[in-house]
Amino acid sequence: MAADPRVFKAFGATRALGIPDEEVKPVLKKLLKVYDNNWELIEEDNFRTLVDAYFELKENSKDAMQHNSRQTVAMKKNEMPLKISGQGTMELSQPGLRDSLPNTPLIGKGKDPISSLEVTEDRSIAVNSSSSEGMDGCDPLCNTRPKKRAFGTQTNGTSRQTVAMKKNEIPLKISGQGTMELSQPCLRDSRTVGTSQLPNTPLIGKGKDPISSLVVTEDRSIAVNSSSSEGMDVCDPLCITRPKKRAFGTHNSKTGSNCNGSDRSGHKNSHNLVHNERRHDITKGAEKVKISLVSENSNECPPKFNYIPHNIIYEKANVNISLARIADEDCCLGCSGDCLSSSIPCACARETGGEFAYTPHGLLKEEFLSACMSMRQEPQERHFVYCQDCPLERSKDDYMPERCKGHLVRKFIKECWRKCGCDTSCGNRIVQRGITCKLQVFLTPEGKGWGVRTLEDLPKGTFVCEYIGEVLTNMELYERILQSSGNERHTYPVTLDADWGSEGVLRDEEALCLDATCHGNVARFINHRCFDANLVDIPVEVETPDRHYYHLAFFTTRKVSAFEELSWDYGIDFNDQNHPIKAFHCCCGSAFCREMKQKRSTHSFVEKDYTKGKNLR
Ligand SMILES: C[S@@+](CC[C@H](N)C(=O)[O-])C[C@H]1O[C@@H](n2cnc3c(N)ncnc32)[C@H](O)[C@@H]1O
Repeated sequence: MAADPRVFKAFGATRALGIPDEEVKPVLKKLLKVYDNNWELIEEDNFRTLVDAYFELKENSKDAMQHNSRQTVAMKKNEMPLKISGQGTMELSQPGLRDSLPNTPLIGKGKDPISSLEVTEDRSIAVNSSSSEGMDGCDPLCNTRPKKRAFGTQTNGTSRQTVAMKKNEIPLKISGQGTMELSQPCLRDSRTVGTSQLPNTPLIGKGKDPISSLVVTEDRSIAVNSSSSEGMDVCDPLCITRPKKRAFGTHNSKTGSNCNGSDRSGHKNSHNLVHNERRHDITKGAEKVKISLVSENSNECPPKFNYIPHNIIYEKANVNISLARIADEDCCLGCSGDCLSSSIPCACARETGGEFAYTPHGLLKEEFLSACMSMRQEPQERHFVYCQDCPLERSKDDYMPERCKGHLVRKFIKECWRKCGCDTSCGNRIVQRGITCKLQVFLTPEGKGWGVRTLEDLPKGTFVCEYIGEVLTNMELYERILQSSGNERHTYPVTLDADWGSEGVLRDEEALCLDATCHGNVARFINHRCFDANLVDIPVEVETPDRHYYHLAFFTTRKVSAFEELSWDYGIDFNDQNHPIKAFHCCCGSAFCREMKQKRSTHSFVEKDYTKGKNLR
């Protein structure tokens, strides 16, 4: 590490604050490990992350020393076993950091103590005694963050120890059934050491825990119990407030949330490590790749949302996924291995004209991509279908719906799936394998709020990510919009209307859309570009041949260089004054920006045609 000039720079920054190099060194080492040697996150804002981490540990260690007399703590050299209420012993240690920071706090090593915590009726917290065995650790920098959290652990009355917790002492999300999810994995672990050392941090997320109400279905979608989103207070997974020492900025309605040195009630908190961890990976481990978030020269936090890697059914959407619905001719039962390597394309290629949409290198084929792009960019009148009874218009006015404005008929990719005989590594299974590109969420300088960029060069036709959100009926979406205060900046509905023309009248529960406002993936940060966007959205059939529900996947329209912002055309009609969601002022910077063009010309029927079939705002 010594030879790296960035280490000297780091020491320079911390020395300026009077911190000795030898105390910084282990913290830096640890951060580099946690951040997979990603210096960008550490260097950001004159090594703020490093300084925060250092002070965090210092502060926690002081607290721990002050209060450890309240616990029965057996001290060994470099190891601090913690005994709670006389029954089990939790082995606590902090490898690495203790060496140079002697007063660092006690953090659980071994099995995640949190997953075995329970909130009892009297709001005390119970620790399952079994949890102390084989714990596998969560250090203050979260490099051994637990893979899975047991949401809604059942109370086991016979084998638990109770640590009395004062009201409002630790951030908790409590579900209706007395289960809980602590929102700050690192800190909550350390806080099991001694409750009296906890600051008066308030409860985060009152009422129902939306997470505990999720139901994973057979397929990759997840159902949310209908009531769970109502009145929920989703614990903001990203906006963790900064430590008290630093008075950073205030609430920014455009980009998200309050990020000053206090929590929402003004109490002191020191969640910056969690903040950094979440910034390190907004997906919370839900994707195969980490997706970092940076805000150079700014202290903004992104809007509240819950990261989900797969779509979730909100309530009424009728998404019927069953093997029985997949006819034998709609899958490739007889295949094996990789369908792409077969000399005769299988049944799954039928949808794309008897040829697979993907190349053996996992890219979208040029011809297919071009066809999708031109249909999006220059749709002909023949590409539109008009419903007899349009669900979109019906949702606006059930009694006197207006005439259908038209829906663009789209080309679909069809991927092999579970009823197919091929391997999971088959080349015709790209979107369902999830994100593999290195992406980053960043604050755009042009005033578009947060955006997404690639950290690596992406060849033309690369699958980047899916647009993930709650699956709503259009009726539900419309009700949501009506019920919203109008101040929410971040609404992200996409209508799944790519196949609306192929059937008769669609029932309300079949006319679906995706809303990523509360639950979504990285795609919720991708900004709009009116012309020449480097991504195109393509419908993908995966688990159901019934195309009321499908996946919407983004592919690169050209080679995209590392650090370029990713964009797609939302299809906004900036001229549409009747749309329930007010259009934003477009800063896409394109020479063919439709908003600019619309301002210049009042005669914009061309643009109206252009935006048919797309209605995200
Ligand atoms: C899908 S979100 C994209 C992420 C968003 N920028 C954020 O900070 O969360 C859509 C919102 O981003 C903003 N946005 C997207 N594209 C924009 C553009 N070209 N110009 C201005 N604002 C844009 C608008 O506020 C819009 O409602």
